[in-house]
Amino acid sequence: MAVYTEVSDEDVRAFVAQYDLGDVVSCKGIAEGVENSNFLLVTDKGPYILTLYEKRVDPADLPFFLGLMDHLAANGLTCPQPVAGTDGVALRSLCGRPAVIVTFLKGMWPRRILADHCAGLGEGLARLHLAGDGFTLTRRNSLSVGGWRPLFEASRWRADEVKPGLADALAEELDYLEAQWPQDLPAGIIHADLFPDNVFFADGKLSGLIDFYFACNDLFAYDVAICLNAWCFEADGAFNVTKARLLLANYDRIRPLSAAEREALPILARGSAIRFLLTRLYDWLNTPPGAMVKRKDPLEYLHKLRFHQQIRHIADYGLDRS
Ligand SMILES: Nc1ncnc2c1ncn2[C@@H]1O[C@H](COP(=O)(O)OP(=O)(O)OP(=O)(O)O)[C@@H](O)[C@H]1O
Ligand SMILES: N[C@@H](CCO)C(=O)O
Repeated sequence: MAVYTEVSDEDVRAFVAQYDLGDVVSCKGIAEGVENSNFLLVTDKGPYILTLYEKRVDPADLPFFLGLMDHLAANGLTCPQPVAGTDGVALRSLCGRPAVIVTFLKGMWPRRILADHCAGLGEGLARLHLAGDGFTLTRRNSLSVGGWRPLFEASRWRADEVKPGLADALAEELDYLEAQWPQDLPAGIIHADLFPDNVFFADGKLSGLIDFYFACNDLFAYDVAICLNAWCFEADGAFNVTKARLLLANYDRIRPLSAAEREALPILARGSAIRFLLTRLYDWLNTPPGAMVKRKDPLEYLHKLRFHQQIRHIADYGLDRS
C-alpha cells in the first residue's frame, strides 16, 4: 500500500480550493506504489492524482521532476502534467508534505507482460529519450555506479542473512563494474525506473508513462538495460529473447543504438541488476516488521545479474552488432 500520510476530508477540500478544479467529489488512497502517498482525487472537473512526497524524495529535486513532466508533455509524450493553482503555483504543501495534483492518465499497466507490450515499450522509451532533449534542468543519477558502493556498505554486514555469500558476490561485482563502467555513451534525460507498473496501455497500445521520480541525466542505453531487466524475464527466471528483441528493435527504430551502445549492453544490464538488487536489499533489511509496504525480492535481481554475467554476444539479447 502506499498511503503513508493520512489526509482528512477537510484538508483535501481546503487544498483543492486553491485550484480552479471545482468541488471535491471524492478522494481515495491508492494502494499501489511504494514511494509516495497517492490519492485518486475526483473533482467537478474530472479525475486527478494527488501525490504527497514521502521520505525518499528530496524536495530540492521536485522542480526538476515537475518541470520535466511539463517539458515531456510539451514535446509530445503522454505523461502526467502538474496542475497549477489559481496563483500559478503547482508545488504546494499538504499535511506537512510537499504535494502536487497531476493530470490523470487513461489506461492500465500490464499485469501479464506480452511480447507486444515490449514492442510498445521500446518505441515509448526511445520517444521519451528524444522528448527530453532541450530540458534545461539537470539531475545527477545518485543510483548509478558512484552510488552503489555506499548503498552496498549500508547492507554489507547483513547481506548474508538474505543469502550466504551474497556480500562477497556483491563486492566482487562492484569492483568489476567500477573499473569497467562505460563513460562516453550518448546521454540525456532517462526515466531510470520504467518498470511495468509505470507504463500504461489502452487497447493494446502504449498510452502513457508515469512516475518520473527517479528521472535524471544518465546514459540512454542504461535506461534500455533497466527495461531489459524489468520486462524480459519470465516469472520462472527465464530470459525471453523474443521480448528483448522486440524491445530493442522498436527502440532502435526510433532512436538508433550505436555500435558502442550495443557492445555496452551486457555491462549496463549488470549495473542495472545491481542497482535494483542493492535498493531492494536495503529495503529488505530495513523495513520494520508490520510496515504496510510490500518488500520486493532482492534475489530476483541476483538471478538477473548472474544471467548477464554469462552473456558473451549481444546476439543473446536478440540484437545485431551494428
Ligand atoms: N497520473 C496518473 N494517472 C493515473 N493513475 C496514476 C497516475 N499516477 C499514479 N497513478 C496510479 O497510482 C499508482 C502508484 O503511482 P506511482 O507508481 O507513481 O507510485 P509511487 O509510490 O511513487 O511509485 P513506485 O512505487 O512505482 O516508485 C500507479 O500504479 C497508478 O495506478
Ligand atoms: N521499481 C523498483 C521499486 C520502485 O522504485 C523495484 O522494482 O525495485
